[in-house]
Amino acid sequence: MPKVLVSDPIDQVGIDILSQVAQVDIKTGLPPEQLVQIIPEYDALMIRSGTRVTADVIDAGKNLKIIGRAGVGVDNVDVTAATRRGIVVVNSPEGNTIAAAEHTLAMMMSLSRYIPDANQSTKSGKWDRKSYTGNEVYNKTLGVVGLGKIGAHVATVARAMGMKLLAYDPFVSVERAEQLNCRLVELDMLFQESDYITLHIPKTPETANLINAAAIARMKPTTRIINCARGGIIDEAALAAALQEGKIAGAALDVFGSEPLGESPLTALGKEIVLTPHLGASTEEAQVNVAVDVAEQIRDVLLGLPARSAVNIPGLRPDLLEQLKPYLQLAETLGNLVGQLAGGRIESLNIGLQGELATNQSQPIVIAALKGLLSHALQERVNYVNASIEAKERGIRVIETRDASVRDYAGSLQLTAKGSLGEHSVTGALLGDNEIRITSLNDFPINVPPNRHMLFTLHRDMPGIIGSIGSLLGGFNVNIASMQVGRKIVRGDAVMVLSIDDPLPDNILEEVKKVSGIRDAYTVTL
Ligand SMILES: NC(=O)c1ccc[n+]([C@@H]2O[C@H](COP(=O)([O-])OP(=O)(O)OC[C@H]3O[C@@H](n4cnc5c(N)ncnc54)[C@H](O)[C@@H]3O)[C@@H](O)[C@H]2O)c1
Ligand SMILES: O=C(O)[C@H](O)COP(=O)(O)O
Repeated sequence: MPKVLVSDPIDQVGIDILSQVAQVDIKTGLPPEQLVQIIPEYDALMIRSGTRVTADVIDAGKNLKIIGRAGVGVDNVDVTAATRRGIVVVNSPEGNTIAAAEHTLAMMMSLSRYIPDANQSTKSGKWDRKSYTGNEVYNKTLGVVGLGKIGAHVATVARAMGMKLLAYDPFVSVERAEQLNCRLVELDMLFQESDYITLHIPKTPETANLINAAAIARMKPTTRIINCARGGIIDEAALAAALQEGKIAGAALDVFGSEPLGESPLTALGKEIVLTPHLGASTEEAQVNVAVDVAEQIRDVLLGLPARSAVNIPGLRPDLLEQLKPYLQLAETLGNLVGQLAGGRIESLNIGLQGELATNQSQPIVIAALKGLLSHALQERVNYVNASIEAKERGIRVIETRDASVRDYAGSLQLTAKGSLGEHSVTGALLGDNEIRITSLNDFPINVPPNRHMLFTLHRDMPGIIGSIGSLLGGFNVNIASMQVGRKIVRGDAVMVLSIDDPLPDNILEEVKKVSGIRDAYTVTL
């Protein structure tokens, strides 16, 4: 039974799903060195933001197949290292959207009405009404930085509260912004005009310290900033100084450059700052959503099925994935076949997408073909996650061509590989029941299903050659399951495809090549 390590607090519903297919060990709060020590025994790791999955952890995780992040941000995972090792990284892109958006709105209101400090004061026995006169958000301008899933929900609710909306997001269309009643503006204008600024962007090299002393200097003294996105987007020292000097009116932060927060100039400030310990996703509802979402993906991957929200393989809608699955199998089989025909040291792979395949998203097909191409050399070390990197590192040139007019089958795929044994080409298609057929070899028409062991010959079309090969193999006790010949013209060049029950030893292959009329012969194991 596979083993899953759960190293952050995850809702029980997720543990129950994992337990259907795996032994689940829950060990939270592990020091990094202990995680490195125990990770080799696990097939999967399930985390939230508390566990740092460094390159050291990934290198030590010899059996790791999947890292599941029960939440959105994967900035605590070295995704590049995982990809290189062929480990799929999945998350739950939408499971905690509402929770994070509602926390943002709660932070905005808390800040405006000084609720945390007023609560503290009242609990201490005081009745201080004078110190906590706040502001209304009605008719104020909210600047939304990042109009993705959370930013959009914040904007929708803020609009219902009567706020005017500005947004900055270079990847969002004007139409989408208008749909959300937001005016798309440049960052500088958003800083200058907003009464409230809320951040909903990932932390990237471009967004690190986006809110720094220079940015704050452009804001109004009445501006309040809310960050429920990621620590490090705000320069915390500059923010603390600005609040102390009254350059802006307030800030509410749920996330920090370093977590747990520990010593910080922010904690010494008064009612103008509201701090929470990364609680954006901490609702019962969100925790059930993300636990189910990610546990199901870990379960599926451990069962050999694809994950629906992998961050390091091209995303595909589940319905599209279902539709493409037989073609992925076709691409992998043809890749494996043409890779062996072309020999080692593949220089290039030409992927010809024909018929309905020419109009589909091609990236998964390309990856499947590369996985097949490299599988003979790399065996189980190559998978959908690392096939592209492995091909790139081997200098394999990938060329994609499309021809929707080829209509012999609904969709067909032609792979042409150039390697140490020359250039070879195979075409394949799916029959009605999704059965794979190899429909041409080096442009010679054939119609054979793939078989575990196969022998291909290139020969001259002449009487007696089929009999010679048959008796030669019979003499060596090689059992032929099926045989087919393909030719373009009578007595010209031809190909022969034999499905055989056992692998053909090299010495017999050499005998095949010596048969009169045979130009070349190849064996493959699929
Ligand atoms: N506090 C929490 O507990 C909590 C919970 C969930 C998500 N988050 C964080 O909230 C953030 C937003 O999450 P989401 O689900 O809305 O993500 P999302 O991917 O749906 O939206 C992010 C948006 O940011 C935009 N963006 C990217 N780079 C930008 C840049 N340089 N300038 C402006 N816009 C940029 C993108 O175009 C996108 O629209 C993430 O950082 C996520 O990790 C925090
Ligand atoms: O990216 C996220 O999903 C949030 O930051 C939530 O993090 P958490 O799962 O550690 O609460």
